[in-house]
Amino acid sequence: MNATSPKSSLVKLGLHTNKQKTLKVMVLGQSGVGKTAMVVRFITRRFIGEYDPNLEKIYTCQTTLDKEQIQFDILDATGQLQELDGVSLESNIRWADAFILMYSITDKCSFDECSRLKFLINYNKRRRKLGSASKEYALDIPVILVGNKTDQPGDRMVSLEEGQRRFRELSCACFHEISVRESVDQVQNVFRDVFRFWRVFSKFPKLKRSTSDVANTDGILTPDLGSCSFYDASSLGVGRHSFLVIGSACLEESNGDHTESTDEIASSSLSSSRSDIDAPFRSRASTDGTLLSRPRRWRYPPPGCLLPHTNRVERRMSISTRGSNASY
Ligand SMILES: Nc1nc2c(ncn2[C@@H]2O[C@H](COP(=O)(O)OP(=O)(O)OP(=O)(O)O)[C@@H](O)[C@H]2O)c(=O)[nH]1
Repeated sequence: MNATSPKSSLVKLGLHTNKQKTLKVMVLGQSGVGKTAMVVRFITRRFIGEYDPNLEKIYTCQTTLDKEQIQFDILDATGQLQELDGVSLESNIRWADAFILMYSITDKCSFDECSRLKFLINYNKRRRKLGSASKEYALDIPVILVGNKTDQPGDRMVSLEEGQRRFRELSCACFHEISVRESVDQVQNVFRDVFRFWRVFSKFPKLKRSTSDVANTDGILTPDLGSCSFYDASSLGVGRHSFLVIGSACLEESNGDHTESTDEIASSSLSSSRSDIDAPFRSRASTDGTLLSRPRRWRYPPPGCLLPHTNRVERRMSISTRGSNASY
């Protein structure tokens, strides 16, 4: 690498590293929504119908996204344990760098369960907000909301609009509706977004928030991705391109040309008030879809340019984490 190259400058600034990164992703959701099917689909590209619901595993795979080598450590948290074992669930949450929160569009209970799980993520990952007088907490961890089983429209119990609304209420980074059964591309788009949001969140942790509230935010449909993917963006003009909106950065992919815009784009976040935080957190976790939230405006500088991600994924190992997660 040339000493004066842009890359070397980024290395000096700590924004670029030659080391392969490891991204620890936790997949959360009620039992039966398709978590294992999605992870296995991502790693092997195949849809495998039935799995042991009691197995909790970490899958590891290496791939290249946006020209970066990345290793995914994916914890497929079994939905049954989530119901039974709150302690290991919470220590698993503390282990992860990013989350996929999954429900089935054919199961309203699984949809409502996402609110409770998001609450637990917030509780276990919250950090005191920089510069605040200890009253406010920030969540700088990407959470991607995913509605699965769109191949069953006749059984749909959660509409696209409800999913979109919930993604805003829960202040998730983005929202996808997918069918693991029908489309490997949709699954890969989910993991690609996990990576992109994580990269931005971890590179610019101090730049994420200002205090002004969010105006009305409209999700942006990204038709080129093949799935319904919404990104929180209030001030972005969109055409029929593939858009990725991360905080205030908008990267446009069009015919292989990658351009960046730094237009301000509103997003929202969830932060609990002090009195909420003082209450026992389990009593604050609800499954009725309501969470106390205060919308915020986030800011990001633009991340690196986008390239179509590669499909090359490799399953290297699979180990059970049950019972040993306190050592993460
Ligand atoms: N129709 C349809 N079925 C799916 C889809 N994804 C998964 N399934 C089915 O849903 C069932 C549950 O899938 P799993 O991957 O085991 O669900 P899980 O969320 O991992 O469940 P737990 O391991 O119990 O937490 C299986 O019968 C899958 O074949 C999908 O996209 N469409």
